[in-house]
Amino acid sequence: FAPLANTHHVNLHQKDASHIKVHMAKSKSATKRKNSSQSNVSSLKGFGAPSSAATASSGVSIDRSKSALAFYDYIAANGGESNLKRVGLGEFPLPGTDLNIRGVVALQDIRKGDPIIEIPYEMALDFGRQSVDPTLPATSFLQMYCQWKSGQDIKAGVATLRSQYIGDYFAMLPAYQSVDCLGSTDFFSDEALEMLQSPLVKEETLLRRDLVKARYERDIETMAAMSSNLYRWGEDGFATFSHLQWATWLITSRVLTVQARESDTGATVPHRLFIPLIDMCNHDRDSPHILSGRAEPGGMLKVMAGKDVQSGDAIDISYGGGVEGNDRFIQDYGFLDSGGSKERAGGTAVAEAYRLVAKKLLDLGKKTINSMGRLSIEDQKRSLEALKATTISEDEALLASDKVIKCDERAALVYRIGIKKAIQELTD
Ligand SMILES: C[S@@+](CC[C@H](N)C(=O)[O-])C[C@H]1O[C@@H](n2cnc3c(N)ncnc32)[C@H](O)[C@@H]1O
Repeated sequence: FAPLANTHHVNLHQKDASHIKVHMAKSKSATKRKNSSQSNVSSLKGFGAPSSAATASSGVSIDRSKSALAFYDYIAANGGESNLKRVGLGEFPLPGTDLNIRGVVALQDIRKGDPIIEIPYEMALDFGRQSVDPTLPATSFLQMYCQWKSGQDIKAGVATLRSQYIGDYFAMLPAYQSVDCLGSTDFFSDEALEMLQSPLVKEETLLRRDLVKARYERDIETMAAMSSNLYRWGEDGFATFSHLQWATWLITSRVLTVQARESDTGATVPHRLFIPLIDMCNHDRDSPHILSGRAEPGGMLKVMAGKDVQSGDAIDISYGGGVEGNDRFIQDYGFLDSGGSKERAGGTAVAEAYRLVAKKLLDLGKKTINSMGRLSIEDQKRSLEALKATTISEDEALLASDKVIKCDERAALVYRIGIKKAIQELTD
């Protein structure tokens, strides 16, 4: 296969990468469905040789829809068959809502220290070296996705198998305008952005929109005008700015950051990868499972059991290295972390994901420097000031009323209440 037709590189076969540690940056998209609408999910035995008792005992339904079965086949055909005895895709109730979320479920007991998921490096989409700009890998991804959607060969990478089957993976990704992505501030209305009472989140969101716009105009519009086959979307249309926004959200919510050693310099650099199946693990801040592996041809990217796993358990991982707060979660992943499994079991009043943001605003907790680092005094001041516009009880009354019904506005309210409660707890 030829390299991509423009300047974006997606290394589907990372020839010069050597040892890699999966660091894990985060996690991803929720295929949120109403509990009542599970038409394509049945409570059958899982793929492979699952114990039906286990799936029944946890009440998790295994996804055996046509697209899921095609995806399992894709995994098996590319060297990942052993996974299918251990795990499948399931629908889990999302705490505190009437929604379900797709995730990975164990189909058998797995001992601490054993692999839960092992994906050959060749199955990953390696978007190359990490940078702060997610729009570049998003553009590469969108090009491949458009090629697949319009029935063309994917002109990237070297593996025939992948080009034949990667659509079975793409078909499992949260679709354009699906409910999953709409939770991200990228898709918030101006009113909802204001309601966050968080000038820094609002400014970063607007900056990202500008980045997407500039990237769209520079790389997609011009390329689409030059070649009618690039970025084709639908019968006679082309990918729009809004499609690139969706692709950018897929990047920020799904890539795993994997350390790669460059063969020429020997330097270790972070790469961004989509790793099928591993990218379907949801977030649990308290998950002990460990991501590791090699990003070299023949290597495996793995989720290793950090504790004994029982058949029927959700296989979650901790996004953001455990140091990111809900300011990142609402922007990058489109959900609010209301507490890890241990936190919830312990009945904590304020989730750690809010506390982390509050500590940043109050300039506490300097030991846990996260991706935003320390804030300037000015940014701290204006952030704290903005939150004073309303009190916690006013916000809670508003949330309980039927005055705010739009999802983005409700999420903004929940976010600001969480931050205010965390600030209150830390300053009392
Ligand atoms: C890497 S994907 C994980 C798999 C995803 N659920 C799927 O079906 O493709 C990350 C996305 O999953 C969803 N997600 C993951 N963990 C979640 C959680 N604890 N609560 C709510 N949504 C979550 C969010 O939409 C997030 O952007």
